[in-house]
Amino acid sequence: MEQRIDDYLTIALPKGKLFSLSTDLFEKVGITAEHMSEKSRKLIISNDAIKVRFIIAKTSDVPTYVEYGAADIGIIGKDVLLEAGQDVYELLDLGFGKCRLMMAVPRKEKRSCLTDYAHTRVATKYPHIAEKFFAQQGMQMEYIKLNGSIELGPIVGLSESIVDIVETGTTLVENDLEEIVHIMDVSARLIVNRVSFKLKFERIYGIVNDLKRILESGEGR
Ligand SMILES: Nc1ncnc2c1ncn2[C@@H]1O[C@H](COP(=O)(O)OP(=O)(O)OP(=O)(O)O)[C@@H](O)[C@H]1O
Ligand SMILES: O=P(O)(O)OC[C@H]1O[C@H](OP(=O)(O)OP(=O)(O)O)[C@H](O)[C@@H]1O
Repeated sequence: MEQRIDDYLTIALPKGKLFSLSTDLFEKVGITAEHMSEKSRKLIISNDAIKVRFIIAKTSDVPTYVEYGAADIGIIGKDVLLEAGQDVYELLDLGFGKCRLMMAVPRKEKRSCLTDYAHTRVATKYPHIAEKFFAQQGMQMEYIKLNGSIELGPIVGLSESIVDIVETGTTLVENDLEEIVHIMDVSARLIVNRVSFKLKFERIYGIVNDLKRILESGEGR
């Protein structure tokens, strides 16, 4: 199926933690639409005056909409972007949605070194990132894909460890887990469809520059 090209700019936004941070940032560069609310069940919202269309997607689907050109640009966490491995350009680190991807283990059963976990089970939402990371450490592991409440894995005996996002650390503490390896820092990124970047270059480049200006001035935080 061919990519639909029109004179609107279609922007894919993730529901959840990054939604209002994303709409706030776009608002600062004059890209808005009426009735933008995460609670709304309207999944596509247009502003005909500035020829912009927002699509409100499930977080993990944002890179898919952008890769296939159903959206020209999108906002997504670096964690989801790397895990998806989709073919899109990453244009800008937006500096919000900051957290880190960590390996954590039950505090009371902590082993003496990382390699003691070789060939054990890891519960994670990020099996691809984790596999690549541990392979670089020369470690083979068994990855069990979960979609949420990852910290349950070691508590109920599903796995020996987890690889998951840590922000404040509260979830780890409350579940008696301890970070043992820092895998990567995460923040929200602006991504762009490859064809759109060529065909709508001036418009996208203009928005990127406006966003950069806001971020550099500190107003975007
Ligand atoms: N404390 C945090 N927990 C999870 N993600 C965070 C946190 N802080 C920042 N983020 C970033 O926000 C992004 C979106 O997180 P959110 O929890 O909304 O989505 P999700 O859990 O993947 O969505 P869904 O619940 O639909 O599966 C993450 O991919 C990550 O980049
Ligand atoms: O370090 P903290 O500030 O405690 O945040 C980390 C927690 O937040 C995320 O879960 P989320 O809220 O997305 O719920 P989920 O378990 O459904 O993924 C992540 O998966 C951790 O569980």
